[in-house]
Amino acid sequence: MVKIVSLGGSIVAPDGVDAEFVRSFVDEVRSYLGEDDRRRLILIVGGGAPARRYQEAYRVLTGGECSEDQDWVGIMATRLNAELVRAVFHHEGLCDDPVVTDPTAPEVRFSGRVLVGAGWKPGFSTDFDAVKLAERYSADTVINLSNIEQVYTADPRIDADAVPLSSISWKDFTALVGEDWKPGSNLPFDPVATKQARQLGLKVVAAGGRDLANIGKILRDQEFFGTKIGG
Ligand SMILES: Nc1ncnc2c1ncn2[C@@H]1O[C@H](COP(=O)(O)OP(=O)(O)O)[C@@H](O)[C@H]1O
Ligand SMILES: O=c1ccn([C@@H]2O[C@H](COP(=O)(O)OP(=O)(O)O)[C@@H](O)[C@H]2O)c(=O)[nH]1
Repeated sequence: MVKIVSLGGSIVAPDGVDAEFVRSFVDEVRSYLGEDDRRRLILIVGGGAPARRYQEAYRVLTGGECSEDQDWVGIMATRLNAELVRAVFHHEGLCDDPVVTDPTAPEVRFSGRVLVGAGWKPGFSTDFDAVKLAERYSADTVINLSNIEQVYTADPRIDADAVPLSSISWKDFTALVGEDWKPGSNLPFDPVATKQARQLGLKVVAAGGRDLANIGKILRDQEFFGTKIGG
């Protein structure tokens, strides 16, 4: 009973780190896990504002033509955020393993109730790392928590006419996010992860990361507010 959660950096570190959010999220997870000894969670943590800020600095300093270096800068921000989340779950007695930085590595160990993952290598976001871990642990769904409650027909921060969707097929979602990777993109699910999830026949549940009651419903397979992608 392993569930995979892609925890958007935008909710862990919207500016600096949001310790209050991390506290309430950990409480929600502890209560979910406490109801059944068989429940386990894998949390893949994104880079948030620090990733974008450092990537922006790299672009200012160099002109930013090297996409790979930009990605490496972003990856290190995901690892810092993930290390904090891992350390807090370790303190709770729920996580005994190091942060996973290669979801395909043979030596990945999952001995506790929670496993934390971070950025792996250039070319995609932590959404892709979440898809690889879903594949590895035979999960059929990735729960993608972000700073937006639903997927819209367009980016609602740019297009005032964007309409929220309760579900969308992989075909339509691919048309929405495109197929090309750009470091630091702000998208509900990245294009490379989208392609891989679509090939695997995974479902993605996209929802707001701050509504902990709603997250509790998603984890417990109850009716929730958000968007179902594919499946
Ligand atoms: N079609 C869309 N529907 C919803 N959000 C979108 C869409 N296209 C782009 N976005 C943007 O994606 C953002 C979420 O991605 P991101 O900022 O990377 O969050 P996270 O750090 O949680 O992964 C939203 O705040 C929104 O501005
Ligand atoms: O495996 C990974 C994960 C992350 N990144 C880089 O790190 C940035 C921040 O990660 P992510 O987009 O997952 O963070 P979030 O959107 O959740 O804040 C990405 O835009 C990429 O540039 C990467 O290259 N490979």
